Amino acid sequence: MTEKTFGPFELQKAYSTEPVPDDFVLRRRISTAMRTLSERVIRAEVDQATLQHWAEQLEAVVATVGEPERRDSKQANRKLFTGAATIEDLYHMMDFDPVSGGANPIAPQVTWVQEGQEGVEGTLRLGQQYQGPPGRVHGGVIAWILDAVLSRALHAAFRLGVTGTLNIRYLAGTPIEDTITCRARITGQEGRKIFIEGSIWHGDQQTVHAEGVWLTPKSLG
Ligand SMILES: CCCCCCCC/C=C\CCCCCCCC(=O)SCCNC(=O)CCNC(=O)[C@H](O)C(C)(C)COP(=O)(O)OP(=O)(O)OC[C@H]1O[C@@H](n2cnc3c(N)ncnc32)[C@H](O)[C@@H]1OP(=O)(O)O
Repeated sequence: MTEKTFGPFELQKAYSTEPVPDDFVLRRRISTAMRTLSERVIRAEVDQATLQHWAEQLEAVVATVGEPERRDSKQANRKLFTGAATIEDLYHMMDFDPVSGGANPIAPQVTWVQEGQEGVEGTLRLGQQYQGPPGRVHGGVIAWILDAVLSRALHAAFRLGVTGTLNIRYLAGTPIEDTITCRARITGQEGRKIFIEGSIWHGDQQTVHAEGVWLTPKSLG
């Protein structure tokens, strides 16, 4: 049996409907454990001996992992554009994303509740490791997440581009350790420039507004 392959317009559907490849089941488990660990060790009130024990155990894990070879991520991209990407290639493109990628240990996990031409919406919860002012999400972390959410709106409309400009207006503190909602949608286009706006909400309160310009690569525009 020949393996199923996908092109750019099938990427999102395949990523959400095809079974998770076996290695990604394990990569996700590793990342979940690492994310949980990051959150739990921050500001942990424990004694010196416990810290010493944790440090040694974690250093042993790092030594076990060593410095493995890495797969060339450009290859998967090229295959996507010729319609030859396998489900494994799709996971290599999507699952290591630094925002919401299940196999990336530093990626805040977003639950996407809406993804389409008209925009995207997701919910997430940021832990202690993302704190800036006490009880609030760090402003740089907010910019990082919104860059990804606005980019997601671009991809959900089957378009490609890089962030040219991203303006963020912090309207109110965004709480850590509580569910927040992020939204984004395309608002316009002028040639290769695509205008996107987004927001973060805590319940009914909007805490952040973002707007930016994405540039479609010259080769595609
Ligand atoms: C079919 C879809 C399927 C979906 C597939 C998804 C698969 C992907 C999966 C997973 C990947 C996830 C990836 C997430 C990515 C997240 C986002 C990022 O992090 S992107 C990285 C950060 N950004 C950069 O690194 C850009 C660096 N800058 C540049 O490369 C250039 O400066 C660039 C391209 C932005 C502009 O360069 P020029 O040479 O193209 O621009 P010129 O031709 O001079 O200008 C064209 C027009 O744009 C304006 N412009 C130029 N730069 C601008 C800027 N920075 N901001 C606003 N406008 C700008 C100019 O004023 C001009 O406008 P006038 O035509 O005159 O009206």
